[in-house]
Amino acid sequence: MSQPLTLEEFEHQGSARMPPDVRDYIGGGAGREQTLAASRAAFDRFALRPRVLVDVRAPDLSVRLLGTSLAAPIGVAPMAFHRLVHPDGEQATARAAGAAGALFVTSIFASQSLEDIAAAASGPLWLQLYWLRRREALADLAQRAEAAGYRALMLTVDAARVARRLRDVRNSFSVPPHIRAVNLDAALPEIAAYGAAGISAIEAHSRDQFDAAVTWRDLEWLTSRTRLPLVLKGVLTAQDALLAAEHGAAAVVVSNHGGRQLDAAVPGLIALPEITDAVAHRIPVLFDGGVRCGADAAKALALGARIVLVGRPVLWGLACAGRDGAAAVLKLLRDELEEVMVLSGRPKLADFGRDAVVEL
Ligand SMILES: Cc1cc2nc3c(=O)[nH]c(=O)nc-3n(C[C@H](O)[C@H](O)[C@H](O)COP(=O)(O)O)c2cc1C
Ligand SMILES: CCCCC(=O)C(=O)O
Repeated sequence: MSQPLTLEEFEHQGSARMPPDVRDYIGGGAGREQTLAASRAAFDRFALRPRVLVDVRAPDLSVRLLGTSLAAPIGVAPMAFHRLVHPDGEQATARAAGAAGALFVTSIFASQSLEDIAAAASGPLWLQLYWLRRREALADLAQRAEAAGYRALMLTVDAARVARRLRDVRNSFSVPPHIRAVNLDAALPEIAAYGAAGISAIEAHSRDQFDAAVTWRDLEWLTSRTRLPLVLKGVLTAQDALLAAEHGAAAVVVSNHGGRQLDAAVPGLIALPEITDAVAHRIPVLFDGGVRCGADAAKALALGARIVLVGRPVLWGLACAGRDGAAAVLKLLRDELEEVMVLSGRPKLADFGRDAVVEL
């Protein structure tokens, strides 16, 4: 097979290596998958505005975020169970992120321990949390993350429970017993224990174990138990971004969870301008959802994102060739963004403001 030249080619090759139900779990979205499609299509609503006769010999992709330096404004979005696609799991992905100078966000549903991931990683790590009904488990995880050198916590706030994802319902999807959320082992029943014909075990598990009663007032309970900055992932309105800043969030991630939670929710790229207008002068705004090339990343940066996170493409690369495949995906995205910077006469990330794009 030839070396993939685009992230879509990685999708083609990586997905072909996955069992069909895993391919559906990773590739799919919630409900009628309207948000999944609309979030990709939103990138076509913007075009880049190149400047000319600028010295672009030394494009600078480096960025600082919550005290951490990154070689590129790119991160790996938190995703559950990397061992579903490769036995080397999160350790391989974290190594790949480090090689690319990208941030790695470990999911609370990682299939390797957060300490083992930290031992393998060569770059900065954050830990993502869902608010579990057994909230003491969150305080324990925060402590462990701090001790293992993680630099921030990312609380995902768009999932009072996991959405009804029709592909997973049709496949009666469950996580195979040998792949476990090892960081939660002592605290929660296995997802596999919820497996049954005609349902998604992940959805059923979340209905039982996620806390649907959590509100803004509860955030202090978590922030008072950790020294790490708290980032809120899954914000799609200016109102909530302002509330996040008021409640002490260190950053927000504009995200619709890759179209996997509220179907018909607004595409992140459309929500991004109102959110950056509201809070980017106070806290950094991150973006994820549907970034598939350097130009996509550039459009999100132009609309105010400090960095972009990528989800599925990293798992396609991991499925193709483990660490090297995931690293190749991140390098390709980084190199494409570098080319956009050179050819659009915007050699600094600060050159990507609203004037860098036009709405079609
Ligand atoms: C297989 C898979 C698992 C995911 N697991 C998590 C998770 O554990 N926690 C979380 O906050 N988001 C999770 N997400 C959402 C991603 O963090 C991210 O928001 C989304 O994938 C970005 O869109 P993209 O895949 O189009 O790049 C998951 C996404 C996928 C595809
Ligand atoms: C296993 C919990 C859900 C992971 C997730 O957030 C997703 O599949 O999108």
